[in-house]
Amino acid sequence: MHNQWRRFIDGESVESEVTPSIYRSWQRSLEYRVDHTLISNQDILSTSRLRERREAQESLIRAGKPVLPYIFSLLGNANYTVLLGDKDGYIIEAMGDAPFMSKAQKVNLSPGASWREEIRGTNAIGTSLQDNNPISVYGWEHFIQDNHFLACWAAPIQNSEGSPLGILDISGEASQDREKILGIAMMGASMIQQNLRLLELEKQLKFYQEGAKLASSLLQQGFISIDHNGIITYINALGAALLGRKQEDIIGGLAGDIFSSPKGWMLSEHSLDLRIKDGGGKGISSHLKRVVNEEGESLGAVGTLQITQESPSHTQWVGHSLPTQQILERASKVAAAHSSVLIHGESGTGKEIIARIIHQLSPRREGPFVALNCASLSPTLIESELFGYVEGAFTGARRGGKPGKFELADKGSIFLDEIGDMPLSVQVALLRVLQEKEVSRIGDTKTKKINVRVITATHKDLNALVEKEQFRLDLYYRLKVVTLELPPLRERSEDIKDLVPHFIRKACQSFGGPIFGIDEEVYSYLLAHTWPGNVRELENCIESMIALADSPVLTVANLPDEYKQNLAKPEPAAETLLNQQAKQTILYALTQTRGKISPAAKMLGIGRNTLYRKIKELDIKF
Ligand SMILES: Nc1ncnc2c1ncn2[C@@H]1O[C@H](COP(=O)(O)OP(=O)(O)OP(=O)(O)O)[C@@H](O)[C@H]1O
Repeated sequence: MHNQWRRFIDGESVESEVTPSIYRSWQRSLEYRVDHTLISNQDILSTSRLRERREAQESLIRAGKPVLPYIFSLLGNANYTVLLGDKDGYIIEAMGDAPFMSKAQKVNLSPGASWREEIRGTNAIGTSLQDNNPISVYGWEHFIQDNHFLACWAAPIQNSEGSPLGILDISGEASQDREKILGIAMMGASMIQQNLRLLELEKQLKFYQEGAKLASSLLQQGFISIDHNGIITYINALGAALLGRKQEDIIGGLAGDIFSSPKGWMLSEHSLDLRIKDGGGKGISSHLKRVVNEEGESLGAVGTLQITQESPSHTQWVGHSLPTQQILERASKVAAAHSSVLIHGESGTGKEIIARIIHQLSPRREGPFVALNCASLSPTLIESELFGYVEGAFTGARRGGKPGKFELADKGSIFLDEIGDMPLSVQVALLRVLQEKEVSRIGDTKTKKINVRVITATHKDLNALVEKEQFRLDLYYRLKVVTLELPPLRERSEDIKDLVPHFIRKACQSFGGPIFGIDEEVYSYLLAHTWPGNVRELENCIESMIALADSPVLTVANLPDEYKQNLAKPEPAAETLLNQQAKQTILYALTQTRGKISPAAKMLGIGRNTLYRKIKELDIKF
């Protein structure tokens, strides 16, 4: 049996009787001065050095470890050990039949030992790595005599250039299926190679994904990416804020739920502008570019989200609440008639906007809309503003005279704000104009016919003023032919959710900077406030937050102090038994999936977003 090996050791020529690769290896073993009578204890790593080597080969272990049991099962789970070695021939993983493994350990065929040819002479691991080829080494083909009880098969694990990265070895007792087992070793090595490539791709993908996230977080614009199935794979914080939703609620959702043309992002154009569905962020548009592979196949789309560049108009009434709907309905009815309108509401509730809307909706929309605030003006000034004057009417009168607001508003509407502050003397003159439908400038004897609709507004109780004789009853009746009551903002706080993004846009556009987003949490504070200054106060609050903010997303930290006091943070709910159980179940799923959300959600039979929400709600740390 040992003839050829014995004869080689004795110095005879046996070249023609031995496989060439084995013969070459025997010769190398002689050159390395390997002692064929001795099991070497050289190059065996201590536990800590083995740990270091394993850490350095983390990818190889991740790729190889799952393959070992599979290979072992193909061998019928008997009398074999399956070994994973690194490119230096060190065994870093082993699994197999326990009795055989303990026999193998006696010759150091176990983790920590290097099986390089230089130390152990001809053997499957060392020789396969040396030749960079699969090989089987049977019994006396091993250079060291004590290894002659072994039959080994090994195949190198190579990188894409074909250089060895490691080795897969099967060792056992001699088998009839010499070729078949070598085939299994080769298959194992190729499975590990594929796993390594997948890990590499995963790393690259992670790099691109994380890189894109990082890049998009540096953008002063919303950023969104959508895969070829129409699933939103990412949206940056600003993008989510523009849509008024949370990042985690959007990611994983359907693009069709956000864009107004559900399949628009799939069209063949290279880039396209899409509008966002109403309710998902009003006045926001998206500019998307298709991402294609080398074959021109669509992989998805990436793009930006931004505020549609149209300046907020003075007659845009923002809000969706029921009271708002009722106001607008009434305003449109009122608009059709010619009657005078009296708008009543606390300061800052939007009385002027409603007046403008009434004008816009009326048949006079082509005519002028002229406004005058009566509160801050002296009686003489109000009079000259309202009725105008001729040259020389009083000291300081302009040369050529000046037309009054009534004249200017001819064929249109005049809006008299704070009518409750109008001095009694002017009230008389106003009443005359309303009755006679003509004005004469101060200092003039001529009159001029005018056709003007009068819209007035006040935050005061005119009835009470009439009783106190500070307001003329006859004028009051003339003005309040139709009345419109604007409820304070606290009675329609639902509008806040619409007004805030509107004011953000308005302020950002007037500052000429990027459009800001807002953290959802801010709303809980805004909704808890009673807004004595109504919409104007809200507008000022947002404007000051933007002016002082140093990042483009407004957070609670940016809120002026007076708005922070209203909301006492809710006490954390006592942990119920039910919550504890839910927490444990979720934690279990997360440990099973090594913290991966999607598979954990699948395991629990719930959606990704629900799982995210639960993790947050139950404060699960993993
Ligand atoms: N529904 C609304 N949508 C958009 N902006 C609004 C709305 N309501 C009020 N505003 C804004 O709030 C501010 C105050 O509104 P407005 O001047 O119309 O209130 P007002 O009731 O006339 O106030 P005051 O009684 O103090 O004159 C304005 O800048 C206006 O643009």
